[in-house]
Amino acid sequence: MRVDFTKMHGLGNDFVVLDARARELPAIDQDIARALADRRTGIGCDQLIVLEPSDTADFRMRIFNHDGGEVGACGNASRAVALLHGSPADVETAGGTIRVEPANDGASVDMGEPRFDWDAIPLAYGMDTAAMPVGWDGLDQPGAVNVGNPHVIFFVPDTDAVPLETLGPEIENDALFPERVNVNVATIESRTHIRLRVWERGAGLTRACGTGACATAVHAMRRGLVEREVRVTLPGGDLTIGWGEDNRITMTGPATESYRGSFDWSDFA
Ligand SMILES: N[C@@H](CCC[C@H](N)C(=O)O)C(=O)O
Repeated sequence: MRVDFTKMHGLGNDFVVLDARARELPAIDQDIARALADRRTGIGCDQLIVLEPSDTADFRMRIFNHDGGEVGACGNASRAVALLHGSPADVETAGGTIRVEPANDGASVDMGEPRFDWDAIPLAYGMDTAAMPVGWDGLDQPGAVNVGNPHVIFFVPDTDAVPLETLGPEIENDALFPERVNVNVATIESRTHIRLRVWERGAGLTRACGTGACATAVHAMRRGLVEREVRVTLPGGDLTIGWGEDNRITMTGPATESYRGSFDWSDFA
């Protein structure tokens, strides 16, 4: 069976998108997702995105990390999918229903409400998620936020000075995080600007992480360090993140389609 795909990007965070809304695809499992995401032997991407029909929203977006694991949210892919869909839509994800609206070569996304309870992150045991009494090799007192997926956030003087290639996997796999975690290191540049690098669960260092930007901005807002709308600069570019009076997070930024192609399902099954 030949399957069409679209290669898309959100600030250099790249996706292979399969559209199974009109034409059903064989079941996607972790092995196929990992094989398609492989940059040497597959198509290559940080996340595989599968669009399917939904009973509760306009369509459903499934998200598989580079390592094949299925997860609840992907901010950059949400904007890419908005661009592909071409009009405003409610999108069901495993992390909740979000609303996407294409805008100016990208999209604006209502990412829903953040969760701060320790068991909603989830953490292995109870603690204050605004200032956690834990640390790893010089990274101390992080915050944790779930924005459809779990994030831990450290404020540091210089994001480039943090060895995320080694500390990222160590923290991602720490027993404190039973579902593993996305690791964010951020510098508050001003009350309206944050600089951010992210070690993504299941994908490693990426050029940008939309949910990381949302989680980091909301944590900084919760701590009173920034205004309720900020610019977040990642290695791949900038996002604007707002946290409204209605408790909902809005993310705005670019997305692009780079090419379309097709592959034989049997090569990966
Ligand atoms: N790149 C994404 C996040 C993808 C999922 C994440 N790695 C997880 O495991 O939760 C984004 O832009 O948000």
